[in-house]
Amino acid sequence: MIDWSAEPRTAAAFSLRQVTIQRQAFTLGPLDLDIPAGYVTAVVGANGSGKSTLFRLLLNMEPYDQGQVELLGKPAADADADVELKRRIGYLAELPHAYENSLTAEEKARFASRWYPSWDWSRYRKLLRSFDAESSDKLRKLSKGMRRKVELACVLAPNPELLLLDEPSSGLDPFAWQTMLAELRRFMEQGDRTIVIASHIPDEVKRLADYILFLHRGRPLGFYEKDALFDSWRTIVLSAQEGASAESDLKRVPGVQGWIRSAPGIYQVETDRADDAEAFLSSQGYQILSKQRMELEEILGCLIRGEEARR
Ligand SMILES: Nc1ncnc2c1ncn2[C@@H]1O[C@H](COP(=O)(O)OP(=O)(O)OP(=O)(O)O)[C@@H](O)[C@H]1O
Repeated sequence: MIDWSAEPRTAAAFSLRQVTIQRQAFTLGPLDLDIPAGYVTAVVGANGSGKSTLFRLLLNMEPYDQGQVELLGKPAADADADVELKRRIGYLAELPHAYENSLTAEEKARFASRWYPSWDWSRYRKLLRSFDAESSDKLRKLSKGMRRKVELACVLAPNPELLLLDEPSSGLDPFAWQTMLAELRRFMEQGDRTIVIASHIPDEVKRLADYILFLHRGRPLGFYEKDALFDSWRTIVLSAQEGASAESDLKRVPGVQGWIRSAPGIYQVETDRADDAEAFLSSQGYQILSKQRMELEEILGCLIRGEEARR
């Protein structure tokens, strides 16, 4: 997990300090986050963990009860008044806006182009073509995936500094999904852009993210550099010699998250400190049979189990 107090500070796309939203049935935070500018951060968590709420609070669509939010170097509380600040941000909501139902894609784009001075019509038309989403129908008549493609073209056309994407691939077919990944990578190639993406799709997170923020029940479970995360979280399969006190040794494995006995004398250990765990097990006389990277959902499952055990 990244300890920001020990890291050299890179510029933050946004920072949260002790931010809390208190609702009757849901609390978000307290959140202390620095989301680095110039990278893709994926926000990962189960349904209802607070991903969409986090996006909405950044845009002042969800009032927060405590704390400070800084967005692109400015206090986010000013964002309502600060039109220029909002124009530097592209936001793709989880669900389409009902008030756009009776617009065509062209009308929606014309509306958005008035808001964003950086709107690029040739870029918009190219995006629509690459998504194969050119249509003169009203948005309510488009399929879910077609409408998502139009929304993606609209959010990318002004080339904003910060893109907040809430489950952007929802409804996309596999071909459109590949196109979306390619377009988002192209967007990041500019070098000074930031994407924060909420996603339930492990492959999407693996392919796009530089950093991963895990949320659970409105609380952060950790903020990780992606490659370091997948390098350090492993399932190690080991064999124990007869008479070894495996069950007490396994509790002492560095970074142990859980373990099971899969066959007589064979154990599987999950750890978030793979190298240290391997060295420990070897030093205790265990034979390492295999090591596997853990999947994103397995890591999230371990983090949630740990958090629930602490509650
Ligand atoms: N309009 C609303 N009124 C009241 N509670 C809400 C509203 N929208 C969301 N919530 C609650 O806020 C919590 C967080 O919801 P949020 O939509 O942020 O989660 P999420 O992580 O984006 O979920 P999902 O993966 O299902 O999209 C949930 O408990 C949800 O019930």
